[in-house]
Amino acid sequence: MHFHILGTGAVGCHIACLLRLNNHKVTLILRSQKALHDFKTRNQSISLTLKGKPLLVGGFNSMVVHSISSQGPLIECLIVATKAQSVIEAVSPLKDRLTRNSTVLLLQNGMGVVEELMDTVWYGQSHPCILVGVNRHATQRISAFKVINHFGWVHPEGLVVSEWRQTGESKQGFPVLKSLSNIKDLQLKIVSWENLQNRMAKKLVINASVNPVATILNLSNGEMLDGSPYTLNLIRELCYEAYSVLENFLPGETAEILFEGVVDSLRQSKSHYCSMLQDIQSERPTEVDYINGYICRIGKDQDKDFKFNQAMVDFIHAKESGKKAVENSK
Ligand SMILES: NC(=O)C1=CN([C@@H]2O[C@H](COP(=O)(O)OP(=O)(O)OC[C@H]3O[C@@H](n4cnc5c(N)ncnc54)[C@H](OP(=O)(O)O)[C@@H]3O)[C@@H](O)[C@H]2O)C=CC1
Ligand SMILES: CC(C)(CO)C(=O)C(=O)O
Repeated sequence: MHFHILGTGAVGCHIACLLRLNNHKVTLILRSQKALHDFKTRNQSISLTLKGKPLLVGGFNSMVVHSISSQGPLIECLIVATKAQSVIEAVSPLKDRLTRNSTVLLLQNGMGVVEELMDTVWYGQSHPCILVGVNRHATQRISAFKVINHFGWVHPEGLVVSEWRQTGESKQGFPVLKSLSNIKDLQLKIVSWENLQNRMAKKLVINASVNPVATILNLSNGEMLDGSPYTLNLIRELCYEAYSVLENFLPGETAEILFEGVVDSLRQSKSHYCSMLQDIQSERPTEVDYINGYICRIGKDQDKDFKFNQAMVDFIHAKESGKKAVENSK
């Protein structure tokens, strides 16, 4: 099968390598001419550390997103591995190459991405088969086209996927799902849309509770766990508020059980600096609007309290613009 990968950071490079190692044809869709130049100077190869072993994976095709002509051949399967806030901008130029016979797999953290994409790009029109995944593979980008996969290949549910709004089995997405399930290191699990939403909501509660607090305090997950009780109090408030807003997606859960899950995830990732903090440190925009921001939007619709999550959205945006504001005032 021919896969196109849009977004060649940590997740995109990891999945591109696994596909090549399993003999699929893979085309990387790069963001800029500079990225294409960098990729060519590395002989179009990606360095992936998998299970502690360094690998150099080659044999990719590559192209730049804005040079893609609408007249080219159809894209069979597009894997979207950009950050949540870049999905629409990145997918839109490819629309004419994606028909109802194509499959698109979205791998973003947070919630609301698929709805925003469908409302903006394919509103009221025939659209490709849309698959959505919850990705548990923790991958770190060391530099361009050099990534380390820290975790995921032994997890029985490394990548959990469902077809968007599909109640039964995905028929149209079947060939893609079959190819992905043959990749042992991916640990694919296929679930119903309802089940996937439940998993996304649980992950969202963890990210909404942990990420902004770690980012504001500039702490690793372990430093938060073993640090001041005030930090854990704040994390608990965020978790309880997130649960009260997302309750409909979380049948059978309680706020206390979810909080234990949050603490557990801190314990499992003690040396990890969360993705939001890494984005701020690298001066990239964060995904806060799809994490705490999503909780605020649902909270508003349901007339529920969301003040802690709103405060986190405001803090993180203030941090994102902080450097620019100081530079502009000079
Ligand atoms: N890393 C991880 O372990 C996990 C990440 N996730 C989620 O997966 C998603 C991707 O994360 P991650 O790989 O870490 O992010 P990265 O920032 O490492 O990669 C994003 C990539 O998208 C590219 N990009 C941005 N805008 C465009 C555009 N308009 N057109 C084409 N390419 C574009 C970026 O280009 P450039 O190189 O120029 O920045 C970059 O290569 C996020 O939603 C994240 O939350 C989920 C689970 C685990
Ligand atoms: C590890 C975890 C759950 C929180 O830090 C995460 O998903 C992230 O860094 O975004």
